[in-house]
Amino acid sequence: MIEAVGLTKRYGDKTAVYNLSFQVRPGAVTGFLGPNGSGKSTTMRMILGLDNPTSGHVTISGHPYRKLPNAARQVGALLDAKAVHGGRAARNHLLSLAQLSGIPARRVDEVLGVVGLQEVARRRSKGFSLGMGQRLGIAAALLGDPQVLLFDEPVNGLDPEGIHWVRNLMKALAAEGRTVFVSSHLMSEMALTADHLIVIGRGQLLSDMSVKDFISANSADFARVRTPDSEPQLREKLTSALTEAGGHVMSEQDGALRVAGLALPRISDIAHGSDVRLWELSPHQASLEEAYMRMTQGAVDYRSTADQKAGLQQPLPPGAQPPMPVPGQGQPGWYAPPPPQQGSQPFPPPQGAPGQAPAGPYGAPAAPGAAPGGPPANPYAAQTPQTPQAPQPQQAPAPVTAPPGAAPSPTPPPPPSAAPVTDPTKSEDAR
Ligand SMILES: Nc1ncnc2c1ncn2[C@@H]1O[C@H](COP(=O)(O)OP(=O)(O)OP(=O)(O)O)[C@@H](O)[C@H]1O
Repeated sequence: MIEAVGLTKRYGDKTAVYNLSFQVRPGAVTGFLGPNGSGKSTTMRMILGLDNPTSGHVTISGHPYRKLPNAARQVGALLDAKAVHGGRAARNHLLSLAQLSGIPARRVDEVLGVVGLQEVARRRSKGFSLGMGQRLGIAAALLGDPQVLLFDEPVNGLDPEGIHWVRNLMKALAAEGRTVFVSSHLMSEMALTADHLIVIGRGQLLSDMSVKDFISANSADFARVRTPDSEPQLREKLTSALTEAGGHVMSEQDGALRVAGLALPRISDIAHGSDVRLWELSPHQASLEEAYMRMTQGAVDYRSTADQKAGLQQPLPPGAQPPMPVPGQGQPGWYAPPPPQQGSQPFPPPQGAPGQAPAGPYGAPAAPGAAPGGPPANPYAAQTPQTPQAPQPQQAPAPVTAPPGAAPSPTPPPPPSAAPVTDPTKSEDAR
């Protein structure tokens, strides 16, 4: 298990990670998500002892990485696939790592087979494609047959077959009881691979829950209802009846209705009571990507100006930052329709995730200045409006009736002798 408690990392004035606490448990693939620059790599580097936290601490199986006995046999990591000596043959690269950690040479050939590089094992890695480099990095991570594995963007550059292979590999490693912590920007891939998600934004914890709960907590479930196309008056009749019953009804482009705030059986009863025939009544839930976008919208630092033109982002006044999302609640009113009001969800969220991060020991970052004796004041607090000014939905369908709810750390020392088997190499400063 990996356990971070109050991790904070500052580079001069820049706070890369702030008061981050979470656990990564064995037997599951835990996805580590966050927008560019949110602090994922910095966190992974602190886990691996390659960067020192400014405050807080992180342990693997109860020990800081540097104090782990025979760390290379216990922890494997892929941080930067390009961090290899390009003039060295792939096999020799792995052999040198194996020798440093007392791993027998036959294991090198084993892992070359696992990642499918046996045919090119004697080729210099500088001629490798991005995907081949990723495979070599994964081979290095697996070398010590470790119980704990960290992968930073492991599918970067892989072809669809390679992505599929990595997905199955991660799942198989977790199924063997290992701890698998993987960062990725590919939401569709994470949805298929991860069991649990840790989401950060601007260095702070935004969410720590299962993929299923994350989607439920950050998306607005709704029902799609279709009345006979040939009888538009039935649609109007149903819209009035549903609205009267407290539902939020929106019109989709194809003529169907999107109904939030009423359970499916209730919609059915109302339709029946109004003598309206239905052609469709189906539950809908957002994808992980939609839920993620909604959750992290306020924590995105780098965004194309084209997003505004495309209506994906409300223009902000010069110098203003979008509001940080509320942990477990995300960004109201963006990308997906706002969630129905509490108590009126059409499809009740899973237990323990009623639109909020679970109340675990490390559920949410401390409110600015709220924790006596806690970490220093939230460096983002000054930039973050207390009351988020939610942008208006841009993508939501048009309402048919009333709108819904009318201290700088020193340069990190070199990795310890029992470095992660992938040789994560350079310090962040040297990049
Ligand atoms: N050595 C360093 N010196 C100064 N700032 C740094 C250093 N390393 C990271 N940062 C800053 O810390 C923040 C977090 O960076 P980090 O690389 O951890 O983010 P990330 O979530 O991994 O980003 P990405 O998804 O783009 O890989 C960024 O603003 C980055 O510029």
